[in-house]
Amino acid sequence: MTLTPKSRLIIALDVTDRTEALSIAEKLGGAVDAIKVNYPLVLVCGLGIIKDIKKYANVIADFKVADIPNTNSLICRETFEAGADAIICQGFVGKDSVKACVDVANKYGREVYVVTEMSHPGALDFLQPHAFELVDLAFRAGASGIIAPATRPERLVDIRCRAGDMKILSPGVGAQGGDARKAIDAGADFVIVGRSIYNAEDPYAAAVNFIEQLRR
Ligand SMILES: O=C1C[C@H](C(=O)O)N([C@@H]2O[C@H](COP(=O)(O)O)[C@@H](O)[C@H]2O)C(=O)N1
Repeated sequence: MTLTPKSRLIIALDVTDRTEALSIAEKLGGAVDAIKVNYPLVLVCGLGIIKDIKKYANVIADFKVADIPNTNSLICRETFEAGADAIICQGFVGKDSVKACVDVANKYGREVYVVTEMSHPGALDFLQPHAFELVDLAFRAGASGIIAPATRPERLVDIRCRAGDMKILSPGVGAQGGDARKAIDAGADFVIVGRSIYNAEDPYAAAVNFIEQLRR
């Protein structure tokens, strides 16, 4: 599976109720490029939620995998066996650990996205100073793409220059202050949006509004 930009919208489904999650996935799955699940939902529902959401959309497992190579391989194997189309890992643990994720992904025909600079203020402490090295590491490891901040579009421009044609998934839109259109104009291929959609009065209308903003 290769994540291809159509709507350019990825929903971060960080709700902690199975019924709510599946209701949103059923309503929005067909309109978005992927649904990203993270620990809040998976810790409540178990890995089986991935297969349930797969009925409606591509699924990205945002587990920010950050262990030694062997453990990373085991995590990726179980995640892809559970049906995930892609997994997110941290880059700061080094190339061997990222390569372990990519090697398993290649066996399953799935994708790996590597976190470079995160979207929250704390990213300036350790990640931002090393972001370009992390982009290079992701490329050399054969990752499909990277995670880079919609909260700092000026950084997205620089990271895009460094990333070449690797895909960029950009979180931080809405609740964290980032702007969806500005992130795409700065070089992201997709934006990741959670609270501004799943906490909206009408999540479907909120998602459609973002998709309108993202139309080229
Ligand atoms: O730098 C990063 C990495 C990480 C990711 O996407 O990998 N995320 C995730 O993206 C979503 C944003 O949610 P909301 O803020 O729209 O509700 C959440 O699931 C975060 O864990 C970031 O927010 N920033």
